[in-house]
Amino acid sequence: MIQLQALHKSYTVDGRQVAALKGVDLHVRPGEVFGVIGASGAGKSTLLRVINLLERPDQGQVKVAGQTLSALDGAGLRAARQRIAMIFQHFNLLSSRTVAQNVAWPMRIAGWPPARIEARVQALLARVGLTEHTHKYPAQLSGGQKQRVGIARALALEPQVLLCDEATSALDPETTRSILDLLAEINQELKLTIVLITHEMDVVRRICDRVAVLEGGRIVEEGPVAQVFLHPQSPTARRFVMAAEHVDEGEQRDDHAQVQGHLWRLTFLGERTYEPLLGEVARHANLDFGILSGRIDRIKRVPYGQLTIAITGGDLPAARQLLADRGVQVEELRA
Ligand SMILES: Nc1ncnc2c1ncn2[C@@H]1O[C@H](COP(=O)(O)OP(=O)(O)OP(=O)(O)O)[C@@H](O)[C@H]1O
Repeated sequence: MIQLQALHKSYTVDGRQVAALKGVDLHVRPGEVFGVIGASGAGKSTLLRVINLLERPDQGQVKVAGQTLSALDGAGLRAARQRIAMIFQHFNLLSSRTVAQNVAWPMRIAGWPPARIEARVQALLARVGLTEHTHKYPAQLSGGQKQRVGIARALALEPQVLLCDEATSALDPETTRSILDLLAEINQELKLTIVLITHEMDVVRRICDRVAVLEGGRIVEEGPVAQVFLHPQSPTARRFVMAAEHVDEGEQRDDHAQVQGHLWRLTFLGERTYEPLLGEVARHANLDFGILSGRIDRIKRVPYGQLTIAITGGDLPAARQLLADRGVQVEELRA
């Protein structure tokens, strides 16, 4: 659905060139939710805005739904942009227009007849749960409600791609969850391809299928969310995961230094997460273990668990074999 090839983009600041993207390649598949995570200044907004050519790349190619946008100008680009909608961190609503008028806006610009606009506005507001707020102004809405207006407006022209620019960063955790759930439902119902940028791994974990980690204008890691979240390879990805898990790497190292034995990290994925396996392993391999840290949660809809355990005594190869037979991944943190 989206193919970015060898993208470079620099800005001129005080006569100096600042490189924001330094050769980015990215493929987003139809119907997937793709996350781009990175720290402030990594180039996320630039990357997102290059997809609909709000920023024109200095070099490289942007293809959306088979069409090379970077080769278009004027009317061609305007037509192509109708298939790529966007929602924003600060919602970007027209404050002097009602909820209904905000949602109607892209359809008015596109020249739709009023009756068709009205029917579509009603359907969209019902879909995002805002029917009773139809005639309010943005200032009378909560942040979550404003973002729902932004989503309804973005869906107006039936786009193929939705770009989300830190769409939940201004919202509290509960509202964030409800907006992410709404985006996930829309992705499923409409088979809409979603690209979202964020600096929070929890956002990625909740709704993305795949993720790219951006640092200094380059993609340093990319893959399915389960892979990047459970086994981050780059220091940057590891930092984001640790921040999401509220783990301090230094404190964790100190804690581990206090305990005896072998340190293993076990990763469970899918329904196996809930199986009472550890007692069985302890009996089977005649070992003792203590749990040092752990978490059971979900990546999108799939349950996962990750436990760090300290093992003393017993038959380690037998324990490893039984865990492997049950589909549990074992990483040895300390032999
Ligand atoms: N319009 C602009 N003019 C000049 N420099 C810019 C402009 N937009 C971005 N930059 C610079 O490009 C680099 C990447 O910025 P970008 O906004 O894409 O990063 P980001 O990852 O989205 O950051 P944040 O999370 O803080 O929004 C930064 O060094 C930034 O200062």
